[in-house]
This record gives sequence, structure tokens and C-alpha cells, in this order.
Amino acid sequence: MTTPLIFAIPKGRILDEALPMLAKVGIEPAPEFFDKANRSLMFGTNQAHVSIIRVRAFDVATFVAHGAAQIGIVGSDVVEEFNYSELYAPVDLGIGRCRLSVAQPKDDAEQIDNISHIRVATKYPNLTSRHFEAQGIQAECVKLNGAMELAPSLGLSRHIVDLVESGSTLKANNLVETDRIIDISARLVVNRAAFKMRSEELTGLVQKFRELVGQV
Ligand SMILES: Nc1ncnc2c1ncn2[C@@H]1O[C@H](COP(=O)(O)OP(=O)(O)OP(=O)(O)O)[C@@H](O)[C@H]1O
Ligand SMILES: O=P(O)(O)OC[C@H]1O[C@H](OP(=O)(O)OP(=O)(O)O)[C@H](O)[C@@H]1O
Repeated sequence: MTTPLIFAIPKGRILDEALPMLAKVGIEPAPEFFDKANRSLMFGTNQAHVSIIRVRAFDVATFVAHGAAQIGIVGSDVVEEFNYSELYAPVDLGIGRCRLSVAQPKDDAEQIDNISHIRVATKYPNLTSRHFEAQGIQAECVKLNGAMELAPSLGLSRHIVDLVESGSTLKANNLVETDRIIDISARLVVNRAAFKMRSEELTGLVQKFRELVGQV
């Protein structure tokens, strides 16, 4: 019997858009997956050789990069933040679209043109440092895991780097977007070693996703 293929999917907001895509490529989670009272983290599917794990978005990349899961779905923000060499991201799924941006208080007139150091609250210290480094600015990142928008009003940092979609979270917290770092969408990710070792199964699955999004 072959070991099942482990497919990692994020439990956050991408999940609702990812499940119909999985169904279209022929993978449907077992009914227990939809039972909120069920505390399992790994689920069978309609395909005997495919299991699903539901983990936090950042952890999808970690599970797949280390080969604990062979394939997964995760935002390109996470792929680029980690930059794991073992993570192959062959398909842009076109879901979970947003952008990673710099923001600051609406009434803060400070320009960052003439400064060499900046303090930034963010969940993305690597992307943030890289972005400011390219402008000759050293970024001191304060790592938060959510609610970055609170940082400026509470004096944690003047600037934040966070995900923006509609802009309503920034607006509700009196912040304005000052720079766009990257555009983001969800990617199909595959562990490179697994892609070689289990090439038949994984190439077939990658191809189905490519066809689904019209990237043939
Ligand atoms: N406002 C948004 N619009 C569209 N896509 C988003 C938005 N916010 C996040 N995403 C995408 O969804 C992914 C997961 O975001 P989500 O907010 O569900 O995670 P989270 O709750 O911050 O994660 P966790 O609880 O696992 O730390 C992000 O990595 C990004 O790719
Ligand atoms: O521009 P908008 O449409 O307002 O979306 C942006 C918000 O969405 C995400 O947060 P989420 O709602 O996932 O909550 P989180 O802070 O717990 O991650 C992100 O971190 C922003 O706060």
C-alpha cells in the first residue's frame, strides 16, 4: 500500500475558495472535515490515497517545505516571506487576491524620504526588511500575528506592513496606504523532493489545477 499524499490547506479565509477548486480536481474531504465539533486535524478524502490536513496559513508552507505534506495551497505572501528553497509554486490559483502594503496614520505627514531607520509592526519581517532595504532604509520590525492596524495609535510603531484588500480595515483605523509592496494570490505549492519521488501522482494533480485555472 502506498503512503497517502498529504494535501495541506489553510484554515483561514482561503479555505472557502479553495474547497470548490479541490472538488473540481476530484478531491472531496470526508464528512468529518465539515463537522465543527470534530477536533481531528487530518482527514480522509473521497480518494483513498489522498488525505487533507487543515493548518494555519503560515504553517502550510512549513509542512510542505519540510516534506511533512507533499502539496498544499497557500498565499503568495507566505511563499515569499519564507522563501523556502524546497517549495515549488507552479500554479497561481487566482483566489485570495490582496496586496501587501505599507500604511501610516492618516494625519501623520512624515515622509520617509530622508530617514535611514524605521520601526514597523508586521507579520512579514522578511518582506518588510527587503522592501525598505531596497530604499536604503533599515527596518526594525515588531512582529505581530494580527491586528497590526492597532500599532500606530497605541505607539508601538508609526508604520505597519499588512495585507490590504478593500482597504476598509485601514480606513476604520485611520490609516492610509503609502506604498504597495507586492500583489498577492493563492498558489498551489509542492515539495520539490516529493515532486521527483512521486512524480506521477503530483504531476497529474498539478496539471489538473493548471487546466482548472486555464494555465495550460
Ligand atoms: N483581506 C484579504 N483578502 C484576501 N486575501 C486575504 C486577505 N487577508 C488574507 N488573505 C490571504 O489569506 C491568507 C490567510 O489569511 P487569514 O487572514 O485567513 O490568515 P490568518 O487568520 O491571519 O492566519 P492565521 O490565523 O493562520 O495566522 C493570507 O496569507 C493571504 O494570502
Ligand atoms: O482591506 P481589507 O478588505 O479590510 O482586508 C485587510 C484585512 O484582512 C486581513 O485580516 P483578517 O480579517 O484576515 O484578520 P487577521 O488580522 O486576524 O488576520 C488583513 O490582515 C487586514 O487586517
